[in-house]
Amino acid sequence: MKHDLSPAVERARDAALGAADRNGTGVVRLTDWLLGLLEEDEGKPASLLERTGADLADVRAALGDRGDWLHPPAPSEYTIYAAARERGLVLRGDPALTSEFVFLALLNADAGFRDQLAGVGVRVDAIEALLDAKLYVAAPADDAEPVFVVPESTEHIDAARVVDANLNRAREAFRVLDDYCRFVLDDRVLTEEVKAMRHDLAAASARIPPALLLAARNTPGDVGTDVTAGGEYARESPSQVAAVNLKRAQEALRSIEEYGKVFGPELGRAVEAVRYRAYTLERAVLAGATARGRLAGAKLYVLLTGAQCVSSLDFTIAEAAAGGAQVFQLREKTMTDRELIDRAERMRRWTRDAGVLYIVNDRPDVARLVGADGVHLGQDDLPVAAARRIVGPDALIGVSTHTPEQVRRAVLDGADYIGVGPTFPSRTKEFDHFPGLDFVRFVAAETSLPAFALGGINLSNAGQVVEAGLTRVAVSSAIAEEDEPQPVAARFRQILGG
Ligand SMILES: Cc1ncc(COP(=O)(O)OP(=O)(O)O)c(N)n1
Ligand SMILES: Cc1nc(C(=O)O)sc1CCOP(=O)(O)O
Ligand SMILES: [Mg+2]
Repeated sequence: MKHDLSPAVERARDAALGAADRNGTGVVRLTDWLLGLLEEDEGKPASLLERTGADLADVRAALGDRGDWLHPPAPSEYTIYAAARERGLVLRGDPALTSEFVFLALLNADAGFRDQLAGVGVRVDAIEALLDAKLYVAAPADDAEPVFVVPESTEHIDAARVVDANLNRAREAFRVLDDYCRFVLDDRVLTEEVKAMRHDLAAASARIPPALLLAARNTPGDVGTDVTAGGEYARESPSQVAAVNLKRAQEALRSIEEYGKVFGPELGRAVEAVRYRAYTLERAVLAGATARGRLAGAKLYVLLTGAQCVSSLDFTIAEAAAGGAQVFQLREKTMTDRELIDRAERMRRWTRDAGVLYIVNDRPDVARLVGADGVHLGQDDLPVAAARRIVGPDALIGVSTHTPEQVRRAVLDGADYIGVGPTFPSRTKEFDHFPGLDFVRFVAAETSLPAFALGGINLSNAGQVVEAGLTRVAVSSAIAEEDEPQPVAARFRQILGG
């Protein structure tokens, strides 16, 4: 039967028959065929090997010299061509007898021989994936447009290799961050965010056919995988591990974003969104760590409005601090700016003398002008990022929260602590809605950020807050309206666990 062979296949067959003649056995071996197909550096089989990461010289040497290898006889020409046509039809819809499909048929002809070839870097699955035209038309993911249609392009293989390597880096970094948020911080909001980012990255990268990523993978051949930077094995603390991996994730995402553009604009855009979230996560994780440190022992936080205090403000601060209050907020809602800055400056001195933290309510500008330790923001006040630009990186920023979504937002916005309330009806401020102790329970389970329950908390009900899971409270009337704030503050501290 006459086969319609391409010229390259004809040359390879003649070379194989010639080799069989020369070795005197007359038996054509798989090795003879393969060497015939790999004769030309520019040929398609040679190019397939190189593009899937094999070293052409190594493969040729192994086929020619390896005395310890089995060199099984090749199947009959009829069998080889039938297998090649079948592969061509399945992968390309074309039964033409071309060199790449004959090459594939020979690589698959004997399982033991195939294993030997794997030992010198020949990856038959990857070669098959490269020849599979279907893989180059990515299935539209959800709402995304089809990504790219390209039969064989070295550029896409190169870009896929970079994307694949960086997807692995990003996935590994996210895994480390997941462990940090879950086990070190014990923070569900952050853990969920890391999980969501991993998921969104996977969805974005699904725009590149997985088989193409696999085909492009060449770990042993990747330059630099065995190079270790000096500091690679030195980590001082879990938070440093997290910091390093946040950077690693951001760098990997940036690389995926840039090289992903080779496959169309969609992938780049989707990965860019994940990268921005990685910056937000970094701020939340790292700022949270600093805040947790500064507020570690802070249990009792006192909100003070001059007009509400039965004694003078300076007396109330000194007494409450002596009783164990550790954070004081200036909360004046009706003063002119002149009056406010004057009071804020004096309160800076009193709180410094008492050795306690000092927060200004509502006004980052005033907090900065008087050198306060931080500012407290409500849901209608400036957003965290804007306030941060005013108060600087070291100031504490607190955020009022009344719903689970506000807690999640505050954590991811980089708040340093949250107010959680209102818990009970308050003499200081009127509310029509009380998230109450259920919300306290939710916050206690959900975030590791310092969280102060507030709203109508007094010595009689503070124990319920502790039972619900929070051991920090913020109070106003319970201290401001007392003639003797010191013993009250001390009793609060006892209830809150010292
Ligand atoms: C610690 C703390 N938590 C919550 C608040 C309330 O802030 P906000 O909702 O902005 O209301 P005002 O206090 O500004 O009336 C707070 N001040 N402190
Ligand atoms: C100002 C304020 N904000 C709250 C909130 O839940 O956001 S509760 C509250 C009043 C806190 O004062 P007292 O301890 O006297 O109830
Ligand atoms: Mg406010």
